[in-house]
Amino acid sequence: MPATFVVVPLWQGSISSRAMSLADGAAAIRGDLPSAATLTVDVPAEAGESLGTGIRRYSALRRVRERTDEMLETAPAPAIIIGGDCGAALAGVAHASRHAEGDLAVLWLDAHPDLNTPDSSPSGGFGGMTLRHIAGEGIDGLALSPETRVAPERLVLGGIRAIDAEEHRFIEEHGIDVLTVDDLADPEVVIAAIESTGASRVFVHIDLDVLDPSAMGGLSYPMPFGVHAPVLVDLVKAVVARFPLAGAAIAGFAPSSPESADDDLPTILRLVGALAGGAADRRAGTAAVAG
Ligand SMILES: NC(=[NH2+])NCCC[C@H](N)C(=O)O
Repeated sequence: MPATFVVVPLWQGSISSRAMSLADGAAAIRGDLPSAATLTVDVPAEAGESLGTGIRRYSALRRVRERTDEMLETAPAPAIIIGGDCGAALAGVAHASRHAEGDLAVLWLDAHPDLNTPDSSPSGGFGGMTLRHIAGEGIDGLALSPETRVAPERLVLGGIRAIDAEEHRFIEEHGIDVLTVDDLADPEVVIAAIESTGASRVFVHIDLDVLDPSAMGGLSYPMPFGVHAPVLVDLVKAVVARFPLAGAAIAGFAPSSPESADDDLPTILRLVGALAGGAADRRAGTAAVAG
């Protein structure tokens, strides 16, 4: 049985001038997914209001969260979320956590930790606060509930290259493992970090800006010295061979034009295949082999 894909063309969590190209990116990926296994969340066209939360476009983000929750309610695990901005991962982690009954680690592969609070955020963009809300801190309607939140000690960050002051403080306070781009080349290092959380299942989040900008043109926050695409594909294969995949998200695809989307899609589809292949192998009852 193939994985279920849930396309969330969310852009309201990004404050980039290219935010709306995140919706185009989601649509471009969707065009290559098996339609019978793919659901799409209806994202409102309007930007939305912060309503005093400190999160720009909060009202739209909350509506999309609710719609994604509804769509996931009857979906089997694992669901693979296709963003959109990183905020699209939120409902996916809640769904995975519910199915895993809390026995869940989150591997956050991203150039940014996304651990800001509404107070500490330099931008007000929810994308940069997503993981903090997954840990259960933040604004009502977005922060995960006590039943589904993932404790900071169960977060493993990888490929991070731009950390804000409050994010640094939170990482230090909780002793969160932050793996470098070089670490990601050795799947055993990553697997050991996930094992040390004590959880037996994993949610894999990939913000495409974890990749080196030479590997991907359609990024709204290109950040030098990232991971190379074949290394990331091999890592994902190894991780899903070791841990049952509870869910996943791919976020941050912001192509500047349909033509440039075509250049990046093969890489994105290899990552989708690495995630979905692990899910399918598990369901068939065979242990997937990394490689
Ligand atoms: N998922 C993202 N787009 N992260 C970018 C975050 C940038 C910056 N740290 C912020 O909070 O605004």
